[in-house]
Amino acid sequence: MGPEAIRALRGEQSRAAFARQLGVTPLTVYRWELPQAAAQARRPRGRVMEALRQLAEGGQPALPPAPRLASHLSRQELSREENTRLTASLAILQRADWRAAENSLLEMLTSGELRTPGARALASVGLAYAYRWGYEDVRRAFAVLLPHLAEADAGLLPAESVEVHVHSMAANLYASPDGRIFDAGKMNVHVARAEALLRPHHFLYAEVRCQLRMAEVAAAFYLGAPELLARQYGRLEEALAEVTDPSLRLMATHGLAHEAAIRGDVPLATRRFRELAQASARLGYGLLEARSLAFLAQHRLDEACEPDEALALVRRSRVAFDGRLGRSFSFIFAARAEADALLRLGRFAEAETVLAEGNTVAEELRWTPHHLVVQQARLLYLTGRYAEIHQLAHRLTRYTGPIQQPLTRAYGCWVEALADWADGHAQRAAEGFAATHARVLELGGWPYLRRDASVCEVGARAAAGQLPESRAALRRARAILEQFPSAWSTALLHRHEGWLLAREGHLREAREKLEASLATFSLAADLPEAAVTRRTLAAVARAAGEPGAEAWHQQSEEELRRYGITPPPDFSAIITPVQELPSAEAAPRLGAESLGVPFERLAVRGMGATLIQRELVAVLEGLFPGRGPRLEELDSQGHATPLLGEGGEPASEWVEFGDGCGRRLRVGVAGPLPADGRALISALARLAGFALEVAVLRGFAQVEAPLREPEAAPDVPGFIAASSAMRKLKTELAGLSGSRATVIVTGESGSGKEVVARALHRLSARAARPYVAFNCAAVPRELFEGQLFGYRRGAYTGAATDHPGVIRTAHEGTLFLDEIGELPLEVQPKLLRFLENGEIFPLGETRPAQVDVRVIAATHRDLGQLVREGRFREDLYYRLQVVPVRVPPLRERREDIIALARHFVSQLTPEGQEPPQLGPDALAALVAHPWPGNVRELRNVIERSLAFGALPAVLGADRLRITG
Ligand SMILES: Nc1ncnc2c1ncn2[C@@H]1O[C@H](COP(=O)(O)OP(=O)(O)OP(=O)(O)O)[C@@H](O)[C@H]1O
Repeated sequence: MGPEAIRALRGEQSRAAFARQLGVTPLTVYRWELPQAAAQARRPRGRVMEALRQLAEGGQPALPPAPRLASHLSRQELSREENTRLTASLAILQRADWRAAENSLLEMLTSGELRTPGARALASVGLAYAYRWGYEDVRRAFAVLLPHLAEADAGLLPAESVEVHVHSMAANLYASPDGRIFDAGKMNVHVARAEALLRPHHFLYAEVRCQLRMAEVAAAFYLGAPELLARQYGRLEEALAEVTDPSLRLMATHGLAHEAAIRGDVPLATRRFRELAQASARLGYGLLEARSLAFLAQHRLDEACEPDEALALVRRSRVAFDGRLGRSFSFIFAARAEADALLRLGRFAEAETVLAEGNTVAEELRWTPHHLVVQQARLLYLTGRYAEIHQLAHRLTRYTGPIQQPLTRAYGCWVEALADWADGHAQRAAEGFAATHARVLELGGWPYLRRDASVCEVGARAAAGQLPESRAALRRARAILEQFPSAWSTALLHRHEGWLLAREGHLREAREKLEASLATFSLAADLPEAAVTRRTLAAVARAAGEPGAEAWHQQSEEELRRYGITPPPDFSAIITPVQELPSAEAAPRLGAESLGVPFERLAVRGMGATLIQRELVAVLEGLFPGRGPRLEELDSQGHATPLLGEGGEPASEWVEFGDGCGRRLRVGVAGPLPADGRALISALARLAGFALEVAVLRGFAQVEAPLREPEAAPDVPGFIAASSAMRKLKTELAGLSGSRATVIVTGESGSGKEVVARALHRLSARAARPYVAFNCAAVPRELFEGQLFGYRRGAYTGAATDHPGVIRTAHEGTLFLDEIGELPLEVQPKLLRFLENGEIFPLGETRPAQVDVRVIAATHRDLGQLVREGRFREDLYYRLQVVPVRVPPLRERREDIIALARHFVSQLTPEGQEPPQLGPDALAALVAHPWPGNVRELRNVIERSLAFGALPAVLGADRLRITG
């Protein structure tokens, strides 16, 4: 656009007014109007040119209100070489090869080869992108981008080709999961500015648009605005359809997977996270794989998977990201799933540690505390720390951070109600749960809290004696559960409903509900909740005056204490039976408690629906041999389709049951049956129904390969693993074989940490490369660095020859750092640097050396304690905790004792002699001993017993001479 055209456009307006309209200075307008030959003359370009065109067409220039501090400086476009170099880095970013992209961009920035401000800004945007999306390091990303935001404001950057990216990145950083940076207002401003610059012909048009939608989705989520979120999801989906960049596609799809989760569609969310984990693994996108696995673990728990499966997923999640989940927001979600699984296994102390770590990260990020609150409240409730539940509620209701504040406060209300319930104030609790429900309704969305609050309300109302209100709450809870199914919450509802029925005096029905609850908790391997439910069953039996119920009740309380659970408030004193309990003949007690083996067989965890059906028929065949049990499915008209079992006599006794998910089935057996036969079939059919319900909810209904670790690990010579704990450990080690992740092995002295490290090496892809062990306690402090990192001759007095150092010796193999707790403080940063980027600085050398080594560290000390005492660096501690492996003490895995003893006998018998047998008294003595010195002590005992005199054919207890 030439000077005349500009002057014509300006018309009667002053230059200042015209300039204001376009967001430039009057001086710029003056220069536009100079004849083209004049030295000071400038031509309008980019965004401003677009605005002028709009003015020429009679419209208003749609410019965002951007401050222009120095628009007299030119917006110099990128040179062709710069363009080529930056485009190459972009391709690396798209492949999600973050480390390579980071290296190449940093190199460009530091080498000075990028001469224009625009090129430097674009390289920084690339870096920020890698930090944000590759490592979830929002703060670093922000620091890198910030100077270029100022340049954008000053009008120093080419608008369409660079500024648009700066704004899009800024929008995504302001919409990031860091409460100190998150700012929805600023996010909106940058989205608007980017939109104003974005043109459909832009070379990354679809990608930038998708990134802007991602920022909006994230902001709506962090604000906790479900309706806005639903709208933004729709727009994101639309924008995603145009995108081809593979890593960006995955990021946006991750956002969409949350959409299903937030709506409460757990099966869909599970599927999406599973697919995402697989796709991210294929692309090598570690962070996203890790995040998807962490979320998958949580959703699988909601579907009542085995806690071990969830723990394995969390572990895989950490491995996938090489430990970088360390201080990021994804860590909080991994911690939630892990704590949840540990709680279900009754491992309270470990759950507490995990929750504490998660909370520290949340505080650092000013993240809402509510994501960990359900697990934390459960832990406090089960362990009887009721005063702390009140404190927790207080923390939630006082949360002032920007992330999901109203929802956080609603959680506070729920926790307060739980605290009231724990204190025995049932009515106050009921009101609290109802108030929570009402608040969540007001907020719109958030089905999980709605579900939890309404399920709890049923029990609280029943305990408060408000029976009609409890029934109403029950109807509400059922409706919510139908919409948002969860096997675990269903089990909890069954328990509360059991209370209600007991209070109404329907003791038999109450027991049925409680048994249903017990069956589901058992299937979900939730040991504490199963124990609590057993105690409720006993309490109901006692209140009904059943013979033997008192003893049963006591036993159930003892069981709770064994798990470290404080018996929760017992409201059974208020139960008055109005309905006779059935006599033994009419309906013998054939619940989960008394079915023994058949129950175990039907309740095998992880069994798919088809297998459960087959088991049911097989169990019946075992109980009633030759009676031709069969299974049929009934349609809505009552027509039967045979499923399993045929031939033989026609069945005479049929029992109908449902699978909890709308299907009706029936099992039949040919008569005549023994007196309790029919009751037995009914009880089994009911259990099969629960098992099917859980299988369906778990998503095992269809044949599918669940994400599990391989069942059996290959044998490692010399590594004895007879107990289930050690076999599991070996499987875990095999699962880590392809990974380079640092492993830390903990366990008491002599428990076999070094043996585990060796086994890990032999199972890994590095088995053919060196395995080097280095004991940190055995090297004098002053020689430490040289021994570890190597030195050049003359690097210090006494260094007579070059020394490669143990790290270099282990190149391409494994380095075992024993007694890592003894590592001198001054060496710790150097080891950390090596763990982070594989670089070492040998003493006396001027350049770093790159080494490829997998590190396995071991300690029998509490590293956390050393950190607190300032003797171990916290950053190194976290870097080492990537994959923690605990070797249990021998007393916790007695099945290993005999296998190990036999192994040592044959290993230590001198060559050419026949190894003696271990006599029965020797075996008994070995198994009874507590082994404070663990496997090493056992080995010594065997060695000593073989050392004296001629070898007997049978080694007796007297010869073993176990001391202590
Ligand atoms: N699972 C196992 N199979 C075979 N031998 C074992 C096993 N576990 C331990 N041992 C043997 O027990 C002894 C002690 O094991 P190891 O040195 O690995 O223990 P550690 O936990 O590393 O001890 P420390 O903490 O004192 O270093 C060794 O002789 C080792 O061979």
